Amino acid sequence: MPDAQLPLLDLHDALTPGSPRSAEVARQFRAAAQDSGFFYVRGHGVPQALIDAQFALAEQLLTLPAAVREALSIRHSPASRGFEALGAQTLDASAHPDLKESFYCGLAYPDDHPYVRAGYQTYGHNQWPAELPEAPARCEAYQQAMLTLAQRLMQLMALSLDLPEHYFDAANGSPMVTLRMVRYPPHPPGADEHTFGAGAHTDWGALTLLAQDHHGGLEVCTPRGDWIEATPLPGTLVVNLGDMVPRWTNGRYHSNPHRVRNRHSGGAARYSIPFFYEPDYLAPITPVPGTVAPGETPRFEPCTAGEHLRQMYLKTYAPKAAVAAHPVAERPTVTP
Ligand SMILES: O=C(O)CCC(=O)C(=O)O
Ligand SMILES: [Fe+2]
Repeated sequence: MPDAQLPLLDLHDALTPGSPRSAEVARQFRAAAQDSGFFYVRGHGVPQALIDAQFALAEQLLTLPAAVREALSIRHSPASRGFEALGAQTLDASAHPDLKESFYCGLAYPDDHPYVRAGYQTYGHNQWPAELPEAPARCEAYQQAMLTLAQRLMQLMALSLDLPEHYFDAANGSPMVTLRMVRYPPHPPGADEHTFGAGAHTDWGALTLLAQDHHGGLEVCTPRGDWIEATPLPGTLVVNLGDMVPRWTNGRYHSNPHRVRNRHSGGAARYSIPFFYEPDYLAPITPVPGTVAPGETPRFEPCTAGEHLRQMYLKTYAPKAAVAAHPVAERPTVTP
């Protein structure tokens, strides 16, 4: 295995409540969360065949004819689902537009689900290309498998904070979930230092579970300010904490910037599949017990998960930070 600089958590014997290695894994979770907020997981329970099939689908989707992708652009979707073109997003406002293309989808909540009826962000409809009839069921299966893992990681996070294992379960009623499939063309030779596949950004939600192909290119900023490569390790996923987690832990756990440059692929495209997990729209995000010392003022206002997202969206309207700084599915569903 190549050298890895980020911690590696083996979830073997820690995948179910009460399982024997849970406390040990929770300790490793805490150490990683208090540092860069990034770590690998292996023994994660998501079958490799499911991940491989999802990469095959990602390639099929993102190499459909341009006219098909344009017809299903996220610009035509109130829920920002569908295709996003090369250069359409600039994750780092001080850099060039991102050299990546994406396809976005989410969980298939029924039309009569109260959140769909209420028009809450992230609970809208998917857009699917007729050319790939298997895509909806495949993506739903992949998301359900990742959701199971995300829920377990939330339980391990609870243990890591010395909370009951099921502390965050209540926040998981109708979770906000976004699946993104990304294709990065090779990094242009001679590109300047402001050129990225994905510019530096933090994720906004709770947990991101990232499957990446074998090319590498994801870089993570440590609390010391240096950038380290999240080298692909076979059989692992990369997990990172989003901005909701510092809010939940009064800053004890970190969500750190990361970026992508497809520089090591020998001219091939790089594919990655981030799965963004966020709790129920109405879940309260308040500092968990033990994270605010007596007499200390909490660093963040209490809010719901939906409000947290709205505040993040508003940032994109702020004059300087018209940053479009986050995954598009986390941007306002109404484009300014
Ligand atoms: O492609 C990757 O490795 C990371 C993608 C990412 O950071 C994102 O979509 O938020
Ligand atoms: Fe990200």
